[in-house]
Formats: sequence, structure tokens, C-alpha cells
Amino acid sequence: MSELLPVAVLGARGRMGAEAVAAVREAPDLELVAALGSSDPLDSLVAAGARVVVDLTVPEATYDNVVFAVRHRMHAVVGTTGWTPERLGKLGTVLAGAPATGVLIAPNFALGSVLATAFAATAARYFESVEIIELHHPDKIDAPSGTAVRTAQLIATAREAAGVPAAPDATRDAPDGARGAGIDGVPVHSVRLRGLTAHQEVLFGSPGEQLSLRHDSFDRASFMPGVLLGIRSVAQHPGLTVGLDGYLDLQAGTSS
Ligand SMILES: NC(=O)C1=CN([C@@H]2O[C@H](COP(=O)(O)OP(=O)(O)OC[C@H]3O[C@@H](n4cnc5c(N)ncnc54)[C@H](OP(=O)(O)O)[C@@H]3O)[C@@H](O)[C@H]2O)C=CC1
Ligand SMILES: O=C(O)C1=N[C@H](C(=O)O)C[C@H](O)C1
Repeated sequence: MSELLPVAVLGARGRMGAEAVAAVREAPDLELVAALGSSDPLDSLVAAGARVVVDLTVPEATYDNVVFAVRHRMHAVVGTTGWTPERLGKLGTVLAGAPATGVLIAPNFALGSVLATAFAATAARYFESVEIIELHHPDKIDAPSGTAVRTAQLIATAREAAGVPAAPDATRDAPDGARGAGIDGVPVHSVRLRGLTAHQEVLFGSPGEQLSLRHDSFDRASFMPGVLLGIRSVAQHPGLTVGLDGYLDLQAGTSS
């Protein structure tokens, strides 16, 4: 019988962390060696012999957690939001000192969401207008969602590469927030509503037509296949990968 892969979960008592703990426990090829909360010391990851650390904490803690993991040659699978370009750059420098170590930062682990974002990036160049609406449970502490930020960034990059002009918008006068947050020039509107889990709609418009790309996570179970794929694959992807699409061959529909 082959050895089990030792996995630790940070933020283990949170909404996502608890679901991930259960998923790792149920996986026949993985062993949960640590499940840490906010007051547990990171040093216990070393004593537990973790090979892969799953971070599902809060934006203010995730950077230090991942740097700790990398410095101890543990791979990291990260779902936590708050990864600014500056933080990613600093992490890249830390990773340069541990070239065999892999870090996956996945703004969204749900495969449908990953696909919807990829479809949005493909559609981005063909429409005059684009706006994003993200809708989440009201206990979420950050807005816009990490998924919406990533989607906006990919859309903006695709539009810039294709030379698409800025979307038309004659608004001259609007109260603060009425046109959403401008993420790389893409308006992002955040809804927080009891009863929701995690949802996103990307709206594209051109004269006489609209394309809507909507994804709904009704349950956190939707994130677990992606979390498990990340855990099982991260060691084969040294360095930094942003987005679970980096582990998927979206053209062929296979994973690597
Ligand atoms: N990529 C994806 O697919 C998904 C990502 N997320 C993201 O994951 C993150 C967690 O979401 P969610 O589970 O809903 O949040 P919760 O608030 O339910 O859980 C967060 C956990 O983080 C822990 N925590 C708080 N402060 C610290 C700290 N300073 N150091 C270490 N741990 C800390 C808490 O531990 P304790 O309880 O012990 O105090 C808490 O259990 C968010 O950034 C969210 O956006 C969420 C869903 C899907
Ligand atoms: O906090 C959440 O719930 C979620 N967070 C991630 C995000 O900010 O995009 C992923 C998903 O939307 C759920």
C-alpha cells in the first residue's frame, strides 16, 4: 500500500476549514495530521510532519501562514482571499529560495466557477460592455470577492491585449458606490444577502445582445473536489500558481 499524504488544515473551525477537514478525513490517500485554529502555533505543523498545508483563514493571516509553510518546505494550497499583486510578488521572492515547493492560490475551488471565469476571459474581447455582480452570504468579511477580483483582472487583461476600448458609460453624477468598485476598469457590484452562499454573474453587452455567465455555489461541498485536486497536485507544480485553472487542461478537459 502506498503512503498516505500528510495534510494540515489552517482555519479548521471555519466554514470552509471544517468542510476541508471532513473531505481530507474521508479521502483514502490523505491523512489529516493537523487541524489548526487561530490560537494554535504554526510550529505544530512541523511536529505533525505536514507535507501539504491548506490555508482557509483570513486575509490578514494567510501571507504569514504561507511563508511559514514555504520556509519549512511544505506545499501550500490556499483558498483565502486578500492576495494583492504586492503580496504575490513578495511570496515569489520567498519561493525562489525553495524551488521545489509549490503554492496554489485558488480564488475559487469550485470547478464551475473556474470554468465560468475562463469563459468570461474568452468572451471579454467580443463585447462593448462588461460588468460583474458577485453575491455572497452576509458573514463574508471582504468585498469584492476574490473570485470577482480575479475575473475582472483576467477580463481587463484580455480586453487590453485585444485593444478593446473602455466600456461606454455616460454616468456623470452618482453617489459613492452606485457604479460598483472599479477593478482594473471593470465595475464589480457586491451583494450580501442571508440565504446565499457564493454566486457570480458576468454580464457582457453589445448593441442588441447580452451574454450572462452565471455560476452558483449552493453548498460548500462544491469547493471540495477542487481542494482535493489542489492537495494531490501541488507537489507536481513547484513555484506559484494562481488559479485552479493552472492545474487543469481546460481545452482537453483533463487535470495534471
Ligand atoms: N477559494 C475558495 O474556493 C473559497 C475561499 N473562501 C475564502 O476562505 C476564507 C475563509 O472563509 P470562511 O471559511 O467562510 O471564513 P470563516 O470566518 O468561517 O473561517 C475563518 C477561520 O480563520 C481563522 N482565523 C481567524 N483569524 C485568524 C488568524 N489571525 N490566524 C489564523 N487563523 C485565523 C478562524 O479560526 P478560529 O475559528 O479558530 O478563530 C476561522 O475559523 C475567506 O478568505 C474566504 O473568502 C471561502 C470559500 C471558498
Ligand atoms: O467567502 C466566501 O464564501 C467565498 N470566498 C471566495 C471569494 O471571495 O471569491 C470564494 C467563494 O466566492 C466563496
